[in-house]
Amino acid sequence: MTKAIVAKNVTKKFKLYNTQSERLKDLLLPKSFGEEFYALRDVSFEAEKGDIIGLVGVNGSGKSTLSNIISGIVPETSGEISINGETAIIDVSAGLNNKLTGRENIELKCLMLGFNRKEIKNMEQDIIDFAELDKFIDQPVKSYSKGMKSRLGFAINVSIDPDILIVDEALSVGDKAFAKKSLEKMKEFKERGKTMFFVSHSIAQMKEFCNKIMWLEFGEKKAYGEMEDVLGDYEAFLKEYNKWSKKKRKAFRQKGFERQSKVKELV
Ligand SMILES: Nc1ncnc2c1ncn2[C@@H]1O[C@H](COP(=O)(O)OP(=O)(O)OP(=O)(O)O)[C@@H](O)[C@H]1O
Repeated sequence: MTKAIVAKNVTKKFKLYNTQSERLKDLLLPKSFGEEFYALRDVSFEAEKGDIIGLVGVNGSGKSTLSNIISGIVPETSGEISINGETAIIDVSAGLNNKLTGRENIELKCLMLGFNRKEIKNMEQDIIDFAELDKFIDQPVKSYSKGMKSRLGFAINVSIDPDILIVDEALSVGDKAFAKKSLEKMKEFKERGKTMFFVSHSIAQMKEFCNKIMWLEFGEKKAYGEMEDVLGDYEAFLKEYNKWSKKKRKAFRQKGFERQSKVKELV
């Protein structure tokens, strides 16, 4: 089996500041200010080429942070991740320049990936048609709705035909017809043996697509394995979690926050 990704102890720390002045002092003074916070901690896993991996976990568990590290948008603080191939992330908020028009964004992204002008011209109309943006393509992206941004992001990223595709919640903001079309495109990627990471709160979509699931909790890998096994456990957890009182859920989040704020090694 060919490894698409090997991740060893991938960790991402952020600093949390109580005030703006604390943030400034941390930037300007030699003494350290603020509190360290682990968005991801010691996450290790291997993905084979052709794996479709669903990332699950309640809000704030680290799914987007891991996606962004795999795609190279943010660097890991420590640990190692080796990626075999080109990655593209489809995220509603990441990767598009708001000041540029849709068309300029297409050109910029393709140029950055090494396509020449002629190749870009050939891809451009397909991207515009897939995104269904018509005349809006020459308007600045800042005037687009969330759904329009997501459609453009999706269309660009699938057109560049990456080896590893990361779809982060992109399907949840578009309309039903676009989500259907996008799912078809993802199926085509799957059939062609591409590796995919899929972040979605839809268990049904996870079941349809993924062969493996990674369950993250408070930035740590709670489980990783065959879809049926891990998703079954996660569904059982969610069923309980959704029954909890507000107070119990708050206590759960607080416990997680304390764990993620611990700088010393966990015992
Ligand atoms: N730039 C940042 N600075 C500080 N903390 C951050 C930053 N980005 C993410 N975090 C924190 O890291 C944790 C993980 O966030 P992340 O967005 O990866 O979670 P998620 O599982 O994708 O959540 P959701 O399901 O809500 O999208 C959260 O507690 C979040 O507040």
